Amino acid sequence: MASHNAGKVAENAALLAEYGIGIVSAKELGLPVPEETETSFLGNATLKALAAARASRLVALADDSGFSVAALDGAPGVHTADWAELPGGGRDYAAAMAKVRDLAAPHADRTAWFTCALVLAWPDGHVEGFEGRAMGEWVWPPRGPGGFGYDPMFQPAGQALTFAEMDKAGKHAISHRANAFRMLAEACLKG
Ligand SMILES: O=P(O)(O)OP(=O)(O)OP(=O)(O)OC[C@H]1O[C@@H](n2cnc3c(O)ncnc32)[C@H](O)[C@@H]1O
Ligand SMILES: [Mg+2]
Repeated sequence: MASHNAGKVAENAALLAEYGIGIVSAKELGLPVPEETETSFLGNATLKALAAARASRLVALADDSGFSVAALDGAPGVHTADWAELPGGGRDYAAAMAKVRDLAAPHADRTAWFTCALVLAWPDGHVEGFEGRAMGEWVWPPRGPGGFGYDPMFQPAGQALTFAEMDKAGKHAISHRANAFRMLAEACLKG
């Protein structure tokens, strides 16, 4: 699993476990964190998956994801992690969510969504990529102790709870990650 984000690794591990597939994370293997230089989720996921597959000689799954606000033209988007980055290293998601709220609050449109690009890469350079979304609204104040990242400020369409208020199964039933994973499973894991 070509990711250094514990929340993502746990969610993808749970999705893969349904197919009897175990994972070892890039962090556990001591792989470097590649620079995410592409302008799309699929581009960055491809770069991360290929780097891990080539370094580990194993099939690697990368997950590039992010939060988008319609009134901010899709920002923070591929820069979602950067908005949480602290100057001295580490991340502050409470501050990142407050920044999104401050910029978005003047706009009446509360539409927001998560995107997840999943890319499988083989050591020989073959790649397969899939993208999923979860549509909804941003809410303030943030609510819920679960999930990770920006989950407390996202309420999926038609739901009363934020992602952070749902249990794991509730988020998996409708998440951007599970939607992308369903396509990946259909194409690469079944049969
Ligand atoms: O690149 P890797 O090592 O996988 O880990 P990362 O945390 O840097 O991941 P990204 O570059 O893809 O940035 C994604 C950002 O979006 C956030 N994010 C992704 N999926 C999310 C989810 O399901 N719920 C809440 N926040 C999420 C995540 O916390 C990051 O801040
Ligand atoms: Mg990253």
